[in-house]
Amino acid sequence: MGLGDNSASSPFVGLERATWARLSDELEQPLDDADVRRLSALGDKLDLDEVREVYLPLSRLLALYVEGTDSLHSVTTRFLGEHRRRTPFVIGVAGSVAVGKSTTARVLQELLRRWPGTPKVDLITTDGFLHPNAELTRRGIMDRKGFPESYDQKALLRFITAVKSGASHVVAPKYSHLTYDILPGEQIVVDNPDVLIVEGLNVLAPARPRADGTVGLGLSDFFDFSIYVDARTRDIERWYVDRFMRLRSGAFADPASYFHRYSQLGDAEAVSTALDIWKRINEPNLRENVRPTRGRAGLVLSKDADHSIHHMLLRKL
Ligand SMILES: Nc1ncnc2c1ncn2[C@@H]1O[C@H](COP(=O)(O)OP(=O)(O)O)[C@@H](O)[C@H]1O
Ligand SMILES: CC(C)(COP(=O)(O)O)[C@@H](O)C(=O)NCCC(=O)O
Repeated sequence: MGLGDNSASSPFVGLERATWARLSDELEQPLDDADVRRLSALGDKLDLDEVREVYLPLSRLLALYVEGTDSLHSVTTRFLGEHRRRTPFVIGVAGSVAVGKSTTARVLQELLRRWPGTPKVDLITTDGFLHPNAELTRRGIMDRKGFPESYDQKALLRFITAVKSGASHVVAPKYSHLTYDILPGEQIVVDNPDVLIVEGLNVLAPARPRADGTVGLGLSDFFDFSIYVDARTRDIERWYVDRFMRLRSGAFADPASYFHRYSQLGDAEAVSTALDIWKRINEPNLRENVRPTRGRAGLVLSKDADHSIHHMLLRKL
């Protein structure tokens, strides 16, 4: 599906990277090489140019959107005659497994923290709301991890409702890529930040219809802004396989890793194992559930084969 580009009939404004970069070329680069190394996830390409040309303008736009929301909040409280803090500005970051969402989310968190209006920026990933492996096994959907039915949607909705009600000390469960399961008893606390980034495959999915056909609220109904990280499927597949190969000699080598058995595989077997997981689980999920939500985003960031972002689509307001 094309989303259109700069035509009167498209709901998006399309910008090439160079044009986008000029939108804040007077701003100073706030990060250094060490920050970039710390923020980029395994296999993702991130460099100082990418931060300056792509993420810095984006952080400015988001800081302006937060200011706009502050103004709306002020007029609303004045209208209601009450004094209440603004609820956290929630940004959803969606996209395929292995597309690099976590790098995008972490860079934005770091940059937004440096804007005066948003010093406190929290980040959560939706994997914490996956059903534990025991429950996925009981339901016979262990090979559907990441599909909408693998999440505890009610808990996710309760979480975001509490955050957007202005509640303090809202807790989210934690997932471990090492054990490939929910970490029992561990949680992340979200305590009224200025901004909350919610990163996950399916964060833009609309609510699923109930048995009686009615449709309630979905996670994305609570977003103030959302970003879809996009790339060609064949590039993401390659990134997935490359990452699997690196994990084989890294994280998988830990005997506690769920994938420890894969650390013993030879190169050819490791590639075919990664491709099998990709083809059976992640690629169908991308095709059936994740990419169809792309047009719901406020901003689509499109990546080239080398992971660099080359094009942006910003929703018209
Ligand atoms: N099996 C694994 N073991 C350790 N880390 C992993 C594993 N799978 C993914 N990761 C890490 O988890 C993070 C999220 O990965 P993923 O859900 O594929 O999203 P994305 O690549 O879009 O950030 C990445 O930092 C990735 O490197
Ligand atoms: C944990 C994930 C579902 C991602 O969850 P998210 O935080 O995007 O909700 C994904 O990284 C994953 O493990 N998928 C299962 C198939 C695989 O092992 O690649």
